[in-house]
Amino acid sequence: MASNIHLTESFTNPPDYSFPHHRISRTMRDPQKTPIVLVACGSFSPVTYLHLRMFEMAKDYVRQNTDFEIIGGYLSPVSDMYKKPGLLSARHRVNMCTLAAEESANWLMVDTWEAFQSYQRTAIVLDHFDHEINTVLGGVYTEDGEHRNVRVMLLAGSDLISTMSEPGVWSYADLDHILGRYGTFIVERAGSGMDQATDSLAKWRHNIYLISQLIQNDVSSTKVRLFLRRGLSVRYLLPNPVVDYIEQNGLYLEESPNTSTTNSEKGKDRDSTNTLLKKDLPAQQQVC
Ligand SMILES: Nc1ncnc2c1ncn2[C@@H]1O[C@H](COP(=O)(O)OP(=O)(O)OP(=O)(O)O)[C@@H](O)[C@H]1O
Ligand SMILES: O=C(O)c1ccc[n+]([C@@H]2O[C@H](COP(=O)([O-])O)[C@@H](O)[C@H]2O)c1
Repeated sequence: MASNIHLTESFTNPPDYSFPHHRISRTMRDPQKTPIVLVACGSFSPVTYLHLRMFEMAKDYVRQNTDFEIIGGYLSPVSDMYKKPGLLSARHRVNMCTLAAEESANWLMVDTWEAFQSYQRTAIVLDHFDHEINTVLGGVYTEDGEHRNVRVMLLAGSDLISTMSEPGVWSYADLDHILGRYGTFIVERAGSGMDQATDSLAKWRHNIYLISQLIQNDVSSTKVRLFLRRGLSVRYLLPNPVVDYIEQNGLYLEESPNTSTTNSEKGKDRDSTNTLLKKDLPAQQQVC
């Protein structure tokens, strides 16, 4: 790790917050390995099978190609203050992520720390995880009782990493902190090339792990929202409990009031136009 220093040492928690750690393995299986925790930051509006699949792909990659041992994984939904188009309230996004994590692998958890407060930069979010897992919880242990610090690592799609090369989206200091101190697993995403995503991040290459999609699948939350607005089924694109939750609460039936854009979603969210639906659905299904 580049440095042990956090960007901040004072972490403000939302009201009634407690850090979830019930699914962390506190005892390592292999003492020779480095324990890591995977953190996926994003909107999750709504969470899809592709978000969950990222964790499974990372698990396979880690087992086959690295000396890491995954001791837990987190979905960290972004704050409502992110104000991205299509961003449903944090309460609903957290509930859907919780349903998805519960029915999926037994090592996934949802952290509400960033969701239920003001917008927090990703570098600060990773510091928060490092603080909770290593300072508050005290890290993990080998079977022989030896203590190990856990390395926090960002799990992201190649579209998110591409934004790291776009001027004005991320600060250099934050990139150095995220990629230099922590590191990242990048899952290939259709339409967002891996080389393009990482070319300008070469300085941190040793901490960037690229995971190819062997089965192409380009489900996105944007497409799911468009389907829902047009009364089309999204079953089998999302976990069933999440589909049921969306139906029971009548979510995504109308266009989101969050229409202001942030730098980070440049060219990505096409929710306010019909471009995506026209391009991606057969003509007979275009109900607009
Ligand atoms: N199909 C996918 N393949 C690879 N990574 C993905 C995929 N869908 C989402 N991700 C990654 O998951 C993380 C969270 O994504 P996010 O919540 O923004 O979903 P999204 O589908 O991109 O949302 P939206 O369509 O609203 O922009 C990001 O790192 C994103 O790159
Ligand atoms: O920390 C930053 O400077 C920063 C810049 C751009 C994006 N992010 C994070 O990246 C995630 C982007 O999610 P999304 O839905 O816009 O793909 C979200 O968690 C943001 O907080 C973070």
